[in-house]
Amino acid sequence: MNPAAPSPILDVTDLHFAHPGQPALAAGWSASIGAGVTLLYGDTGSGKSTLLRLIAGQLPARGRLRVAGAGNDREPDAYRRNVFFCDPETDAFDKVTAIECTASLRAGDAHFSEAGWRTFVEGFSLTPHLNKPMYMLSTGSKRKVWLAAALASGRALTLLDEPAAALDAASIRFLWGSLASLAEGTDRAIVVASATRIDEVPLSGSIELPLRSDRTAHA
Ligand SMILES: Nc1ncnc2c1ncn2[C@@H]1O[C@H](COP(=O)(O)OP(=O)(O)OP(=O)(O)O)[C@@H](O)[C@H]1O
Repeated sequence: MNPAAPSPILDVTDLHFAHPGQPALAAGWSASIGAGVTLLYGDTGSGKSTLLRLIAGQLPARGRLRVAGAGNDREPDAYRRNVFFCDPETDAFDKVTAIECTASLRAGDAHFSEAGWRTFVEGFSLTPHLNKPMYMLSTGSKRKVWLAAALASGRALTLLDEPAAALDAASIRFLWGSLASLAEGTDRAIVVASATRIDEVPLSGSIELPLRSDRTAHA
């Protein structure tokens, strides 16, 4: 064992999952994901969102997941506290303001960066929208609300599902610039699901769908 090698932030062991009546998305998939930005890449419908939901603990799966030492089976609360995920399809926040949505997303996030969040809010031009209910915001602005919380998160693992979708060009540039800065950090793993390659952000590794069943290290 190399004593200098950092331990992975996300460790997946022997994951099995299939939607009812569909071929298996994971059939004994194992992987280690370290700090920085990892691309989860696959065609439309290949299973990117499903895999993120599995890792977020929102779908029942067979297998073992660990984030920053907390296992989903033995310490589910600690595991969830270590993971940031906001499903872009959710309507759970429609009736609350952007500020209240952010408060929910950062609940239990002991190392959330208030100063960082303010920078992301400005960068995404969100300030005029902060006190509006989420249902009044455009799809892009809603995404920017959870993206600002995701980027400012202090959780060990951040999962982003097609983060550039529905964003204006200036916000996409800001997003890639922010992720490029975060990619240099050593204490956070950020997994970005995308159906297109991302050239703007230095990647620590990539996961390609369909998944292979041998163990792969992704950073
Ligand atoms: N709740 C569900 N029940 C049954 N099948 C589902 C469910 N959610 C997704 N699927 C199916 O699983 C497959 C993978 O879908 P998923 O949304 O994970 O892919 P994706 O790569 O994220 O696609 P996209 O790029 O279009 O978002 C698709 O065939 C989809 O129809």
